[in-house]
Amino acid sequence: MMASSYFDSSHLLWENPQPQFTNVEIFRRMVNRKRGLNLKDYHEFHRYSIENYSFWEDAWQHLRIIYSVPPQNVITEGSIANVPIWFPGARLNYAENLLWRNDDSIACTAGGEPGKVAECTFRELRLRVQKMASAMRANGLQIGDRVAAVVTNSIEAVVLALATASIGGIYSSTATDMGSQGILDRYRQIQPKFLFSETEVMYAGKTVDLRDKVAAVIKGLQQHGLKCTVLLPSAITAKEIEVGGDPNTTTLRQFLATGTGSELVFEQLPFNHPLYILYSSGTSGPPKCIVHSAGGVLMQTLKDQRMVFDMKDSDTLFQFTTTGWMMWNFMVSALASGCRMVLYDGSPFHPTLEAYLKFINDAGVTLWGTSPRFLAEVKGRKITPLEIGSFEGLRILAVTGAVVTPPIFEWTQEAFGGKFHFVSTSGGTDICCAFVGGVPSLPVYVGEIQHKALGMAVEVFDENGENIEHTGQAGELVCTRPHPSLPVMFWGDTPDGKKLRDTYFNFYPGVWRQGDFMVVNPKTKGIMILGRSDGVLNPNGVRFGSGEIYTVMERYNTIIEDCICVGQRRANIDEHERVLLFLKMRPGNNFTATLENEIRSNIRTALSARHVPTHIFEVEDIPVTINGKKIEIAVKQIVSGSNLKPSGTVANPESLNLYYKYKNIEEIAKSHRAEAKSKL
Ligand SMILES: CC(=O)CC(=O)O
Repeated sequence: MMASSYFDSSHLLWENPQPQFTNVEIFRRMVNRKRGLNLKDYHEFHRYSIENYSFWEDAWQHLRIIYSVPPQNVITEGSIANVPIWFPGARLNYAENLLWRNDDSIACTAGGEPGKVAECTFRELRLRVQKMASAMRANGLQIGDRVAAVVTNSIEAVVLALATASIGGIYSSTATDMGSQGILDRYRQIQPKFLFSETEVMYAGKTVDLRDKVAAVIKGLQQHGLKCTVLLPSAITAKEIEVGGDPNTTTLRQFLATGTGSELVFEQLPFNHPLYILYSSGTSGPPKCIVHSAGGVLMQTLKDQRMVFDMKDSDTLFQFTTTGWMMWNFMVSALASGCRMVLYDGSPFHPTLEAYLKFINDAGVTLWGTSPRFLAEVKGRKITPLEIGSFEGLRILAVTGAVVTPPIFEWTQEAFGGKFHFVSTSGGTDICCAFVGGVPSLPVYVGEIQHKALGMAVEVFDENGENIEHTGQAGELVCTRPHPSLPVMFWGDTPDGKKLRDTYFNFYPGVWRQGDFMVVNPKTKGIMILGRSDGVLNPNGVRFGSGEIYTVMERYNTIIEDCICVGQRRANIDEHERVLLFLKMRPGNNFTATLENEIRSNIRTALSARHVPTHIFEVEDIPVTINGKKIEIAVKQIVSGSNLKPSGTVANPESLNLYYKYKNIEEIAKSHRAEAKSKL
């Protein structure tokens, strides 16, 4: 696709009336003073940040990292593919950086489907972490031991993560809706010493009994190093619930009673010491266990929160996430800014979407993180947020996790009152931060992520490894220089880190390939992420992202609930790839030949004749991950003739079965045409 087609007209959405007061501008001026530089704007600041490792020293100072031993240096020699050591010699603790605030302001508000359920001050949070850490130590947790959790997004989950981090353990969590197989696929690999699990939760108004699942997980981990399981009381009634079959299982109350009341000690550890294990989506293979360092997560999440979200200690952050998505780990760092967090567990649609929006408004949220899918749903249901609340305090509305289409930019800005900064970011589990995102001091243009994040040497490569960014053509998102939150390793990898290198550095030797398809506007430097690059559509040699089709489909979102667009190319059958578009209609709406023709015509006009899908079909369901991401790769493989065993990451695994019949596309298309004719 030619450059002009992506960015025909850059349409201004929002501009900061006082950019000079943003954290990012204050940081830029500090660097200018300290280094005797004259970096005039964000563009120059970004260039400095990727050309000089001293930027990270500046960030260390500006972010006020708490440490006991200062680093000798910023980074050891080494290429990006050899996972260099950041800040050698430094000693610090992640939890200490988050728990410095010890007063009676509210640190966490936990809400759920019944509304506000619990609150906890900074002082209380620290006390709870102290008690938990004391019990963990009493039960033998040591530096480097893994603590696994199957937990809701609750204050207890924050306590568990911080208590583990205070000791130097490695924390890993999954959401309670993950199946036992999915949990075991992850936790068997990392061999946790302790398992913490919910026993009963609420979702969509229903009580979910987790006892069988917990029993299966305990059984599956017994041969894999598990020493002790701690059962959390019911998240609904707070009653203790038993799960039989294992003598090493205890209740939270009993576990905490084993603590000695010892002081909260923050083990002083190297910057690269592991903090979290996160997982690749594992939709087409076993999930990879991505180990992130305490220092890397701390610096990168703080940098993004302060520079992108412009976070201050007076802010209230609400990030909609489960404990199984990296946005949960990202969110927790907000405590380091002295910020209040609103933790929500449950369905945003129960009892009603309106009640959920009212909860956000009433909680006084100033920084709200959600998904484009959620906003599309509010729009599709024709809900008017300003009739529910004024959203007056909202300063930032940030979205991530999927392609954000221009209509969503425009609708959101207007629907929530127009004053806030709409931030679209993209990064991933692999780095636990953003590659590209918002810049509060720069204007926002419709459909564009504003810029590359500070310190992130993001470029756009073609298939031959040439940088094609200046051409305005789409290509692979790559990162050419190290940054502090590169994974320190994959758990269980060979000692030379082969699996990690093969995953990120094989395609372009020595360069990180993220697997996203992106394009940069040469005029504004704004960015569009067009979808996953392994899902790139390539009919007749024209490469484009599914996100471009989704943008056109956005205009139908009051009648079409969701859609998925994939390429099909069957081995030994098809010479070229064809594009298939699957639609899930909203209840009460029919997929007719007229609608199909209209969609084709709109795609042709908005994009080009070559973008028009070869076939459009109605399906009953669209496969998504537990984190709500469309699973294009699995559908692409299925319609191209592969058999897939759905992993525990797929929220609706049975939906994948709906796509096998499209291997026989000729027959399906014939009957589809006959059906359409009969409806005319
Ligand atoms: C920051 C992100 O981009 C989150 C994600 O990968 O889902």
